[in-house]
Amino acid sequence: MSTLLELHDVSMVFTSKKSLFSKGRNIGAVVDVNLQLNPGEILAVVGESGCGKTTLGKIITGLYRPTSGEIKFEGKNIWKMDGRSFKEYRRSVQMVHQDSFAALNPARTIFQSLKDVLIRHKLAKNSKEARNQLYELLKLVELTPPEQFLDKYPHQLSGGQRQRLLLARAISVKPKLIVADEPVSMVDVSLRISLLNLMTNMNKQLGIAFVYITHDLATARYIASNGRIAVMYLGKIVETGKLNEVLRNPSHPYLQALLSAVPIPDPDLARTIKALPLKSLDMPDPANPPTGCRFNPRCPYAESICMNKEPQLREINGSMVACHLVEKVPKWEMMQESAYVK
Ligand SMILES: Nc1ncnc2c1ncn2[C@@H]1O[C@H](COP(=O)(O)OP(=O)(O)OP(=O)(O)O)[C@@H](O)[C@H]1O
Repeated sequence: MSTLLELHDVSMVFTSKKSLFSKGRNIGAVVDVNLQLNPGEILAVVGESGCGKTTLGKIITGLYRPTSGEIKFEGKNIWKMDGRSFKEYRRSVQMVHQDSFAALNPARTIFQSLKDVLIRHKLAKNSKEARNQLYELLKLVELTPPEQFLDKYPHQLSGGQRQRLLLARAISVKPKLIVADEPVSMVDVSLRISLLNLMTNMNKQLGIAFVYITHDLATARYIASNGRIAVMYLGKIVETGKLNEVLRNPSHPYLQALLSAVPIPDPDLARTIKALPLKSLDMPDPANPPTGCRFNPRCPYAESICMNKEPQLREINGSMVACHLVEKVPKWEMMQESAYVK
C-alpha cells in the first residue's frame, strides 16, 4: 500500500514582529517532524496547549507552508505541485476546526454555505443537484430530517449539530484525509461519544484517513484505538507508535506524566496512583526552548546529557521514543504496581 501522507523534517518557525517593547522572536511551533500516514489510517496527535498541534494540522492541509522540510501527498511534494494538482490535494485533505461557529458564515443558511462548496469543486452542477446531495449528506451525519436543517442559520443549531455539519461539509468534497482539530472539545461531554463514533464510521465506511488533534488522551484513545498516536512536546514528537501499545506501555517521561494526570473515576484507585512528580509545571517559552532535550527542565529523571544533547526518536519495544534515558526510566507497569501495593 502506498503512503498517503509523508512529512520529512518539517519545521515551522514563526517570526513575531519587532515592537516598541519587544524584539522580534522566532517561535519554532513545529520542529523537525517526521510522519507517515497510510490510506484509511487514524493518527491521534496529542499534546498540551501550545505544543504545535494546530500548526501541524495546518501544515498537513496546506494552509501553512512550512519554513523547512518536505510534505508529500501520494508521493508528490505538495509545494512543487502545479496549480491543478495542488487544488486537487487541497480538496483531498479537509480540516475540521474546533470552533464550529467561527467556521460557518453566520449570514448564510446551511444550504447556501454547503452548496457553494459543491459547486466550487464542480461536484454539483446547480442548486437542485446540490440540494439532493446535501440531503443525503445530512442523513449520513445523522442530521435528520435534513429539510429541517438546510434552511437554518448556524446560530439556530447546537454546537454538536454544527460540528456534524462541518463533518458533512468536509466529506461533501470526497476527501481522502480529514484533519480534525479538537473537534469535540467545544461540544457537550454527553455528545462527544456520538461525534467520535460518527468519525469512526466515516473512517470505516468511506475509508477516509483521520489526523485527530487533541489535548485529551481519553478521546484519542477512543477514536484511534486501532490507529497510531504521536505525542508532541514543544513542537517535537517525543513518542509515536501504535496507540494501544504506546498507551499501555508509555516510555517517555512526558507521556507518563500526562497519563498519570488523567483523572481516575474510582476514588480508591485514584488515591493509590501517584502523579509523576514533575520538576516544574510550567511549559518553557517556545521562543527560547531549553537546550538538549526540551523536556529536561520538567523531567524528574534528567541528567547532564539531557541538558546538552537533543535526543532523536529511536525504536524502543516497537515504538519510537526521543529520550536519552529511556532504558533507565521506570517502566510504566512497575510504577502502576508500586502505586497499587501502597
Ligand atoms: N501565526 C502565528 N504567529 C506566531 N506564533 C504562532 C502562530 N501560530 C502559532 N504560534 C505559536 O506557535 C506555538 C504553537 O501553537 P499551536 O496553536 O500550533 O499550538 P497548539 O498545540 O495547537 O495549541 P492549542 O491547543 O492551544 O491551540 C505557540 O507558541 C503559538 O503561540
